[in-house]
Amino acid sequence: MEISAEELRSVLNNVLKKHKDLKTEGFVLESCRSMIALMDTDGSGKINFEEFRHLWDKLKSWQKIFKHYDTDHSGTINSYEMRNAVKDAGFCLNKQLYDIITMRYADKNMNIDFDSFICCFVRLEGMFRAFHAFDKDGDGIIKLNVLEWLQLTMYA
Ligand SMILES: O=C(O)/C(S)=C/c1c[nH]c2cc(Br)ccc12
Ligand SMILES: [Ca+2]
Repeated sequence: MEISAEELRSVLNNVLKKHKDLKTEGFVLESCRSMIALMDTDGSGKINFEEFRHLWDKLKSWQKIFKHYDTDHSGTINSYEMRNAVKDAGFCLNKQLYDIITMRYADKNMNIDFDSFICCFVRLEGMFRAFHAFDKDGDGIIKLNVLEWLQLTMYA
């Protein structure tokens, strides 16, 4: 039994309906396609139960972080809180990357909603995981040709 992006969207948005404190209209299909790409370890374009369970655990952990920082229950967190949320999730970034995240995921008021928050974390998780998969000797350096680079970054 494998789950498509459309089916994942339906499952997760039903879960979100039970979490009134996560003020969100739910995930858009594109966000679910990114989640599938992150967890689709066998390249099937869908996620099996094992892959779904891994995604579920990530979402459970990440939504706790979001709720922790959305102290006014507005359904968004600001770019400063996002930096701390990213650190709490274990992602070690630098100032340039924090600025990139704000530019890419925040609205005009520099606030980040839950869907964007999850999309950002899915992307970070996917990129770190892909890098470490290529970094066989763990020296923090990988060598890719352009097609390998595109394979790494296009399915995300
Ligand atoms: O608060 C909880 O106990 C759980 S089980 C939360 C969640 C567990 N998986 C989730 C996925 C999304 Br999307 C939102 C919330 C959760
Ligand atoms: Ca799969």
